[in-house]
Amino acid sequence: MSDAITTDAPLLEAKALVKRFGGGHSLLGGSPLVHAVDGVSLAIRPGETFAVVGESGCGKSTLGRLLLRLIEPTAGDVVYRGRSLMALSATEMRGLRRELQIIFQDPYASLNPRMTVGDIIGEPIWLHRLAGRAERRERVAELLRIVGLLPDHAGRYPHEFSGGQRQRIGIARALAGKPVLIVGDEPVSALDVSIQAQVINLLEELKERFGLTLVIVAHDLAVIRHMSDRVAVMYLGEIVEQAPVDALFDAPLHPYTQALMKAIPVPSPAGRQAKTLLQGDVPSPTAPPPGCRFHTRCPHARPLCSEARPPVEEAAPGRTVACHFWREIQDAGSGALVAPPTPPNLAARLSLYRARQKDAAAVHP
Ligand SMILES: Nc1ncnc2c1ncn2[C@@H]1O[C@H](COP(=O)(O)OP(=O)(O)OP(=O)(O)O)[C@@H](O)[C@H]1O
Repeated sequence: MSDAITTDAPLLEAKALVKRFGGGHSLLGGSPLVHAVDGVSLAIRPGETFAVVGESGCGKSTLGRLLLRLIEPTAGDVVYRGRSLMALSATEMRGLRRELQIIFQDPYASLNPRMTVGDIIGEPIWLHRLAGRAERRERVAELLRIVGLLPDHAGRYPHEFSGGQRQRIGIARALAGKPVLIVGDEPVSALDVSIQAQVINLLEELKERFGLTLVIVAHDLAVIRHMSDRVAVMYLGEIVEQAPVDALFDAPLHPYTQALMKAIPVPSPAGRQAKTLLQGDVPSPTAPPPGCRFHTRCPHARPLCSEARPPVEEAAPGRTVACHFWREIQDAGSGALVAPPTPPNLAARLSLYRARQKDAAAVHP
């Protein structure tokens, strides 16, 4: 569906992106300045699934929106196929919109309840003048089939569908403009676990079928591990580590990534889920700690950590880490203390639900 991309040059790059919210003043007082994203740089390659992971409030969704220029950055740039999105006029940006799509966490909130499913899916086709009325109807029917729904559903309204089906409608809408890149902002976290597997399956199939590039914003490490090729770990608006998915899960380098991995529930011999939680709360993004933002919760923190922001270092080809003492931590063997994560057996669930996927078309009346 998307144009074939054969080059290894990045498809989309974030360059020192910064986004701050608030900080304004009024007669009733001011709103505190929120440091949502602070100096994020990354490069997404064509055809890959790139994941952004971190705890709630770390800036993942804001970063996802910045990457598509759905919101304007305070500073920094986003480069798509070698062109700065920030330098584009509103008209040029509108032309690019169909290539850069987003799927939201809450499919119910993101679908207009007063529009039929056919109009919701057909709107991008109409907006981008991709087809006339009759052809648009055919295209909507085809998209409904592609996402596992029925052409007849075009005349129904979002409330007539289950959560998983509504997410399929959101995906069909994202596909309607023949996108190149789709950002999935927690695309399955609002769904039941069984339905999550179906939607993940669908996204993976569509990615292969249409040569899409995916950016998945999520907090669920099992989903991340299953779906992604490379992962960026965010903490309080900054990326602390970037790595290919297997390398990250086999040997996390940053103390925060190590702590996140430890927080994955692992089956214990007693059959209960053992879980090590990160100590303390995430500091407020209105007053991020100086130096390394993780130092207030880091078991390895030393005086330098509260004084100087750690540089982003290349730990291995394609692997970066931002921690003053990451080498010492590995040498001291504390990396080895991190139990290899055993994510819930998503793969088994996926194959089970793959077999049942045909049933997904049996839509609730
Ligand atoms: N429009 C906004 N105005 C003010 N603050 C905002 C706005 N959008 C996000 N924020 C704040 O920016 C910070 C990062 O939010 P963001 O939603 O990007 O985090 P997140 O990692 O996606 O979290 P979650 O998974 O809970 O959505 C939070 O403190 C949030 O309250």
